Amino acid sequence: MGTVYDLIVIGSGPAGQRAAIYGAKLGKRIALVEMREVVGGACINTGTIPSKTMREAVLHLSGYNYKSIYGMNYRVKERITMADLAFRVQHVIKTEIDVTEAQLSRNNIEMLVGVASFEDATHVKVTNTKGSTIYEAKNILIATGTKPATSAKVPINGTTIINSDLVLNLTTLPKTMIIVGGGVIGVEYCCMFAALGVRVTLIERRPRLLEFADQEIIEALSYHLRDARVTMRLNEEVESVEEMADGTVVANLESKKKVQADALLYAVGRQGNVDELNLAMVGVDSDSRGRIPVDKDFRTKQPTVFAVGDVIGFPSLASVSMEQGRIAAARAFGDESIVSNPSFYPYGIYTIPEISFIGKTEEQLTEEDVPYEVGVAYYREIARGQIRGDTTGRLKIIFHRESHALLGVHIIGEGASELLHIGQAVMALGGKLDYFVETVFNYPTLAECYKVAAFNGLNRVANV
Ligand SMILES: NC(=O)c1ccc[n+]([C@@H]2O[C@H](COP(=O)([O-])OP(=O)(O)OC[C@H]3O[C@@H](n4cnc5c(N)ncnc54)[C@H](O)[C@@H]3O)[C@@H](O)[C@H]2O)c1
Repeated sequence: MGTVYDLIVIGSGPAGQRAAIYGAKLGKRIALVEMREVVGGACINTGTIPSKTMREAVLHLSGYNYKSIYGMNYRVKERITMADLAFRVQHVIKTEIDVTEAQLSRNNIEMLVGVASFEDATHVKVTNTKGSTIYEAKNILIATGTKPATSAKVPINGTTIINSDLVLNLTTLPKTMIIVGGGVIGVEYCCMFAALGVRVTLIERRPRLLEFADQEIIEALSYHLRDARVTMRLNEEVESVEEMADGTVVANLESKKKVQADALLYAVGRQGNVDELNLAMVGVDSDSRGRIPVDKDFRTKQPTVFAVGDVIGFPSLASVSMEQGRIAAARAFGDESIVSNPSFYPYGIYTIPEISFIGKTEEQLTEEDVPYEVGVAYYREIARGQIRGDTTGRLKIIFHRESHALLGVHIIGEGASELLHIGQAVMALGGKLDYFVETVFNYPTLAECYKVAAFNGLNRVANV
């Protein structure tokens, strides 16, 4: 009889890696199936890592962070090319792959290269150029992630009409660009291209961008987008896209209007990678977006089959996927000790400037009829904000009007995704607004915003 693994993980993105490593730490025999030549999934190879690296390169080369201090023409490089950006991105991808491979190998995880499909609830077939092999496991975890959603009416050609996997395929920086989709991917790339001087038209079918974020923060972001000469077309739906004879691209809107540009990025959501899995063999379904339903322990309706990460849908964040992977591996081996509270999961949106938040928005609290108050600190009131030249950032704390319990923290500005974790820790440990008043922060730091926002909030409560 062949090897019987304790767990076969399908997909080596953040969710799969964490599940495999956690299982290995429990002393289990783990195999990890990956169909790409390298590990890391969309996160390392086409999504999170490349886009955040590109953002950092854009900020540095365009001198974005220093423009207001050293003059509007401040630029590290006069003509920034796609090759400049790709150079840095490829370097970081490679190092991240090396780090991940070393980690998997240190934990004795067996790598199986090929496309996995179910034979039954405990057997997986792995097919590669050499043929197919069937492997047995007591548990199987699906962590296959997602790919950009497509439309028959949008002919992705990889050069002028692209999706987020193909951004670095652009050989030259277009002068004008249409971005379809005002979700996280669309808005993040919109900020990067606009900072490079591209005239971007952002088309979103809903009345506002990033609907799940706090409205005041999104209004502040919209101000930055306008400042970066982005044209926002909200409440407009793109029906089809055409390539023109002169090499430009036209987006045909449902309202019968047309928008023309040199290039178009199609970012209208993502689709679960389930086509190859043969889910029918285990009686597991997926919805129209390829999302697999799971219970609170990430079990599908087949008890030995789990699913985690982007393939199960919202929130589709690498950070959350890692935690889901760890929990699923624990549950597969009967470990109930890990508890994780999604109320304390943070969001980091790498727009320019960054947005980060945790907890409830004002809109949610109003709907839930919770008595809340808000305290705000603007970076311009904080010495570090002035020193760094970010005078538009703001940090907003939402707290319970009577108990002072923290209900949410919402930040837009430089360092938001790091700064948020102070609020997250205080919230998760049950701290209240008063903690920030009583705490001495390094001076000058952006962290001081917490203290200023807390005083601002307390003043409002006192003045009611
Ligand atoms: N920093 C991060 O946390 C991060 C970064 C990138 C991606 N992600 C995740 O990846 C996933 C995919 O991101 P996404 O931005 O592609 O999807 P999304 O679903 O978040 O946004 C797509 C947007 O496109 C709009 N849209 C759809 N069809 C349209 C049309 N025909 N015309 C105009 N607008 C249209 C939708 O209304 C929606 O706002 C999300 O779950 C996101 O959270 C997260």
